[in-house]
Amino acid sequence: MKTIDVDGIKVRIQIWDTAGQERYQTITKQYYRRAQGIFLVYDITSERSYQHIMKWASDVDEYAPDGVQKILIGNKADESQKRQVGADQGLKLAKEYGMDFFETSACTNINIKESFTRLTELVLQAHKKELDGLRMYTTDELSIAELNEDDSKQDGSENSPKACWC
Ligand SMILES: Nc1nc2c(ncn2[C@@H]2O[C@H](COP(=O)(O)OP(=O)(O)OP(=O)(O)O)[C@@H](O)[C@H]2O)c(=O)[nH]1
Repeated sequence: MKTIDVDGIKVRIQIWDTAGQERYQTITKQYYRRAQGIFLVYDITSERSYQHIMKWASDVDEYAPDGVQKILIGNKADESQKRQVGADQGLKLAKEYGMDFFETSACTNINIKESFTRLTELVLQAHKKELDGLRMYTTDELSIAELNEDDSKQDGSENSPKACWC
């Protein structure tokens, strides 16, 4: 659990770091189901890890809920002397998937706060749309209920049952 500040709002987020190894995949996929935001992380010093992103992305498509927010991360930005994956490659892949992209370093804290804040923002935005939609729906329902009530009063008898089928 971690609390972060997004535009002055305190948001409590629960973070799961899933295992990358193949033998844990069955368990890992179970975490996707309840995720609202996902970082797809590769290591900029490993071309192989970059190539693996396609597999992660297709697993996420298959197992994560619709509307899950995703960000592509190229980690170990502090190890640029060992770099095998260019920032342009990361950006290109992120564009293909319609994701934001950050190069980060968990060791030197480069872009860690920024990427968590961005993912939280995206999740909040996605849910705001849902909530707004729900609010509109509820308002429509209420107006219909009010109209029905007014209809029933039109016969002038306040005490008569509101729905009478006989
Ligand atoms: N230089 C550098 N090393 C890092 C960074 N992030 C992680 N490491 C190192 O990379 C190694 C693997 O880190 P993990 O956090 O275990 O990586 P992981 O992807 O969670 O590994 P799995 O759970 O096996 O998938 C460790 O030795 C870390 O210290 C980083 O930003 N920079």
